[in-house]
Amino acid sequence: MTFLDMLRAAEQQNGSMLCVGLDPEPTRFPAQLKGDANKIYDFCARIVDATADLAIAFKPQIAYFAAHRAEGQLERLMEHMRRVAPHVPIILDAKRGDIGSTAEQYAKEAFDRYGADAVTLSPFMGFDSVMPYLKYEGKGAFLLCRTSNPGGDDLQNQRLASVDGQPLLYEHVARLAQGSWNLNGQLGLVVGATYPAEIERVRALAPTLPLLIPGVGAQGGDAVATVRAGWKPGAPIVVNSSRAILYASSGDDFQEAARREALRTRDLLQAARG
Ligand SMILES: O=C(O)c1cc(=O)[nH]c(=O)n1[C@@H]1O[C@H](COP(=O)(O)O)[C@@H](O)[C@H]1O
Repeated sequence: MTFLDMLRAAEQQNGSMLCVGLDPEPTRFPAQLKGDANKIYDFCARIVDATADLAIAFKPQIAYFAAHRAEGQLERLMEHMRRVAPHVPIILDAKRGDIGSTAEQYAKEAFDRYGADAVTLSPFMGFDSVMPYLKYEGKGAFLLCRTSNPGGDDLQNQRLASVDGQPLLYEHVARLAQGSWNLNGQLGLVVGATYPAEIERVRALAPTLPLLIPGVGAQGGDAVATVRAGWKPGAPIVVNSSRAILYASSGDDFQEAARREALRTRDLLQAARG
């Protein structure tokens, strides 16, 4: 089963376009776990258990594990997700981007070591930095295109005078990902929920690609506008929320609160399909 098949199946089974982002920050854990980096696995596993029937995908952000020397806990978490939610694909958010020989190691890390179904990548170093990931049959790769942060403007909104039609840089990335770079149908694009007009533009340029759309919840992106701009039948959108779900409560009821917030967001997204 390819990553895209998994996404479509999870979308159906869980009736969801919500991606639960796993960005564990021990200082924000509830009292019983607070400040303890050895509890990253326990915290995340409980979030996974609470949302396994609500998510189209899980997205662990690798920096939140590596910063605490918790890669071993990430490996255990990957196994846990496979066990309790085998139908939910896992996107390893690593935002890698390097020359081919180094990219081969990053690809091995994402797909062999962690067993992820997809990875996030920066396209800044060009096609040869993306190629090594595409050698893993059936795995997915989301290229950063129009990111959710204000500084995304600095480069992504620059016009490329040397390219036909003088597109903006993010538009060029969308065209490449929909076209010549997408050798085996493995590519998707990252577009921020904070920029619905750009989601619409990317969807027009890349009508069949899955879009990973972070920025609802803590970053204030509009969930309804996001769906209206990006969703169309057959081309999945994966709308990520991390902190708003993880830290919905700082009390002992954090699991129930995370589930409530995930359910609320999932239903809001589904309803916006009209
Ligand atoms: O690639 C990403 O996931 C990503 C791209 C982007 O443009 N903006 C963005 O916020 N992200 C990630 O999505 C998550 C957003 O987290 P919250 O703002 O807490 O929902 C973080 O893990 C970010 O690293």
